[in-house]
Amino acid sequence: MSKLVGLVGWRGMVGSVLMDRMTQEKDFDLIEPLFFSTSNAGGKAPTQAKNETTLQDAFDIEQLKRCDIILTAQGGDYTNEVYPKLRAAGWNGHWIDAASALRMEKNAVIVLDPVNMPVIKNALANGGKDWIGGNCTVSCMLMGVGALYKAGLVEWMSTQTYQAASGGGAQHMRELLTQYGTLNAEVKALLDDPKSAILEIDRKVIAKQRSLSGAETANFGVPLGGSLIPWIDKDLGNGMSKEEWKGMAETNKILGQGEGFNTAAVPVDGFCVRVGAMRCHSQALTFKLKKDVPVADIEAMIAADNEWVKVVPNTREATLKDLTPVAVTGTMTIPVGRIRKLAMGPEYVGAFTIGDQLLWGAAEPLRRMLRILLDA
Ligand SMILES: NC(=O)C1=CN([C@@H]2O[C@H](COP(=O)(O)OP(=O)(O)OC[C@H]3O[C@@H](n4cnc5c(N)ncnc54)[C@H](OP(=O)(O)O)[C@@H]3O)[C@@H](O)[C@H]2O)C=CC1
Ligand SMILES: N[C@@H](CC(=O)OP(=O)(O)O)C(=O)O
Repeated sequence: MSKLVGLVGWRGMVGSVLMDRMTQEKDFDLIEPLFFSTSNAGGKAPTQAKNETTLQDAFDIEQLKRCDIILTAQGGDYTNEVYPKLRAAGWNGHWIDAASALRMEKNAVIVLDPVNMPVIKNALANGGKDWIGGNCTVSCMLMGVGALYKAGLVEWMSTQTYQAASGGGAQHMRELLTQYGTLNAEVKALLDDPKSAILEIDRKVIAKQRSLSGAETANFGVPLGGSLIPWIDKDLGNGMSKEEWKGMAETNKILGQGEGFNTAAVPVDGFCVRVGAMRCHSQALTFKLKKDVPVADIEAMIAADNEWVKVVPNTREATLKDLTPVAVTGTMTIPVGRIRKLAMGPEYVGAFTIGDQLLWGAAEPLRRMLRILLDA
């Protein structure tokens, strides 16, 4: 008999990408889905529903308890409210979650199976039940350069990120586009006149950016269109943003090393920056390797690691064609390019990688974890 899989958060942005991927991969053929809602219990479930076509109340513990597996992309507040009650009520099913709330819990595994299948298998064998998607930036990075970690080659890594508006949610994407529109409208007449002075355009743009209304910057707090914001997530009070903290904590937890594991953590640090891209997170990486490895060998290792990673030759032409958010958006491909030795010495290697943060950064690892559980 098919497993009863509860789906929560399926109509949100991450949830919609997840539903699309599950439909494409025919996951619904393998399960009996039970759709939940926090706002429309009793409403009509989406077309993927089979026998149970009415939306259930996502806060109803008795309904949730019926599920063998619950897959949620509803967010951390929902997880914090419902998960403890559900476990306290004796539910022993599998919980798959896009939110960060449970990620660093001792019994939770951060799932990214092309990178950490052994960690997942080991947890499954030991009765693991909590499977949490990783931070989008970390997951996309490891899909690209996980090979170097698996080979034990990384002494440390520094990452400088260029994170898309989508990481903040749907409203942030709208806000970015609204700002671009406002700025364009402000100088449209001057732009249409090829003889107009660029410094006049620039003056008007910065004046407009500085005078945007509170409503036009409600989500990011300051203008992002035509600017950037070098702080993502909470202020940890030690000079670090929470997004930057996740880089080291989650990379090592995904790989099964560091605290609670037998192998030492690899230092990962750098700056996380919000830029005006829509839904792809990009990262410039600096590695200190434990030894001098030829670039060709590094490229070969990365290329052979999984079926989605693609090494982009380190040329201007290939970079412009394949190594931009515009090229990557909506695809499962994780390009890694700009791979070269750095001036600091032969063990220092640079690379640049991009991933669609709603696919490999959010929905896909969860979808694949569901398949792993169905196959187990
Ligand atoms: N955005 C991102 O990049 C990432 C997000 N995540 C995690 O996933 C969680 C969900 O994120 P995200 O998908 O961006 O959140 P959304 O705000 O898009 O969706 C969350 C929920 O909001 C409710 N909702 C209210 N109004 C609408 C509407 N007009 N359209 C769609 N849904 C609506 C829905 O619940 P209901 O149907 O019950 O009313 C929906 O499930 C995050 O909180 C985070 O924990 C993880 C990785 C990346
Ligand atoms: N913080 C990420 C998005 C996200 O949801 O991250 P997390 O899953 O770690 O909370 C960003 O803003 O780009």
